[in-house]
Amino acid sequence: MSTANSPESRSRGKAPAGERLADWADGRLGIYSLAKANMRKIFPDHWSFMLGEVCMYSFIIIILTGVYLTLFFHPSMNEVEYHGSYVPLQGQLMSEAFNSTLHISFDVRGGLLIRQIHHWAALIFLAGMFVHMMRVFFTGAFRKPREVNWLFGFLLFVLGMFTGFTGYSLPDDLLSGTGVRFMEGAILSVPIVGTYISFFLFGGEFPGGDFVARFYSIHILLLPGIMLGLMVAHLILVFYHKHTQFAGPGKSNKNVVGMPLLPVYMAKAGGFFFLVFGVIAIIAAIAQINPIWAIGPYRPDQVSTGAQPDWYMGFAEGLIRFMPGWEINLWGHTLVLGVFIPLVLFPLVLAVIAVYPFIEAWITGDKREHHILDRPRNAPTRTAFGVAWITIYMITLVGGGNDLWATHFHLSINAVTWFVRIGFFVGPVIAFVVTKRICLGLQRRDRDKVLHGRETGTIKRLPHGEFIEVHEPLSQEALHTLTAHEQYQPLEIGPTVDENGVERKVKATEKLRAKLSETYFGEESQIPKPTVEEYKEITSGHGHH
Ligand code: HEM
Ligand code: HEM
Repeated sequence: MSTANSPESRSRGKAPAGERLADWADGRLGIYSLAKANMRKIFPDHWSFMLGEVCMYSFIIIILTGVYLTLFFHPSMNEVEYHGSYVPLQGQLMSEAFNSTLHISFDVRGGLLIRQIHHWAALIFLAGMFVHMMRVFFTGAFRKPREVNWLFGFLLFVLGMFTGFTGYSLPDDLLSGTGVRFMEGAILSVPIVGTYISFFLFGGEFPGGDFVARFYSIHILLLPGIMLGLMVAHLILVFYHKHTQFAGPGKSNKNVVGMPLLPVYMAKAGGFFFLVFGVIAIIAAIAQINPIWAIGPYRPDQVSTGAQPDWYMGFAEGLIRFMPGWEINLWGHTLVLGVFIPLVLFPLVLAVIAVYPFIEAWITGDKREHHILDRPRNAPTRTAFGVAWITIYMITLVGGGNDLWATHFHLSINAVTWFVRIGFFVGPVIAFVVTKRICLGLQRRDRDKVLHGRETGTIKRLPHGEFIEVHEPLSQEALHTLTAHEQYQPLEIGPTVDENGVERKVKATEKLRAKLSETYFGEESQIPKPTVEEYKEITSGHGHH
């Protein structure tokens, strides 16, 4: 019997085209085992898990629109005379970069819309990352094994800020030129090497004729290239670690409860991409952004008075605006502390955020993996730190727009600046204390709910005349969810005298760790969750209501 007539090969010959194609690909790429292992991967569901997706989709939209812009944008500072269709600027001298951005806005079909989508998507991308980062922070999703993924994400956030900055500097308009001038000033304030760095970056004296071309390759190639690599690594790690989930019945650190990637999440994700694209496109179609023709081309002898950075850079500008203009003059050199201190603070604030997961792991000393998320209230000190940090961010953002606050609300700019100066120190402390108290209050409420049930609002009168409110016991699911969190005990400094009576020296780090641990998990920082005994005693007792 020839092989061509074997039943096996006959049925193969009849296989549908899709299956044959899949077989072909499997023979070369091994897709069956890959798909088998991954396509049914389970993802838990919670609305906040879509924030990472918003980042991903807006990034894709940025790349798509960015590629379109590169077709028409000329990254050159050569001076040209404007002869496009925007009449008020006819005959004006400007750089080719500015000229081509006007061309994109007025003469390229769909150009203005694409430009606006690119800019709006950038704003939403950074806002998305900010909120996604908050979600990860407040739920403790950065704990082992996700610390490295937190660092990848953090790098994406920082690189995103700089990609945005280089992007809005490209059109070479008066507003962005003022921003670049600001950056040059900051670089110049660095002692010893500042001037050299500035000359290196701008190819000589500011602004020179090179920076747009240089920013261009950084903006469209270098930074997005690194970001794309990081994003892929970030997503691979999300896949590899499996997604975290909130506590609930049947959920543990060892399983994932949810829906499979195919078909449920693929369909959801596909639809969600178009939703994000649609919303950004609508915003870009109706809300004007960066009308460079109204601001005009950059001229080093002019400064735009309405200079405002994009929102994610506002805090850096704020740091400089509210800092007193201190200077030290020594041996003919000037150290501009008014600019240099903010320049040092900027990376410091960011660095603390980057290493936070490692700090917390050191304080708890916990080496286990965590796949169940915390409710923010159950980690009051962490939540309070997070809110304090956002408060600093928001206050410096107000500082970055001190002129706008003054003009819009008819305030004195000095009053706004002083508010920011004081608020920078006092605001986070107040935010920390208030947040911690709110978290503890919520923990008390959870405890009450578990022990006494939910208040129904129904008032009953007992035979002896007493009025009581009827409490409804919680379901087993709710009881589980409210008591599933673990509570750490503060670390103590071990015995300082060994069995032979020899005193050992307690290291400063050990003391610090014990103190921080007390701040995180001491009596003042968490309400003990109800124990089974307490629950049984109350629910079986007489007169329970
Ligand atoms: C380009 C920017 C980013 C993209 C495209 C992105 C994408 C995602 C996606 C799709 C997920 C899974 C769904 C979710 O939990 O939302 C995720 C999870 C995660 N992201 Fe991001 N992210 C970005 C930036 C960041 C930033 C700025 C941080 C923090 C600094 C971060 C830290 C994390 C962590 C720790 C997880 C795992 C969370 C978990 O399993 O619960 N990501 N990211
Ligand atoms: C995270 C990534 C990115 C961010 C945050 C970002 C942000 C921006 C912003 C805010 C502008 C100013 C737009 C305006 O004129 O109002 C801009 C301009 C520009 N971007 Fe991007 N961009 C990113 C990636 C890319 C990529 C990947 C490309 C190309 C492949 C690109 C190409 C351009 C071009 C050509 C311009 C100048 C044209 C113009 O200003 O309209 N961008 N970008």
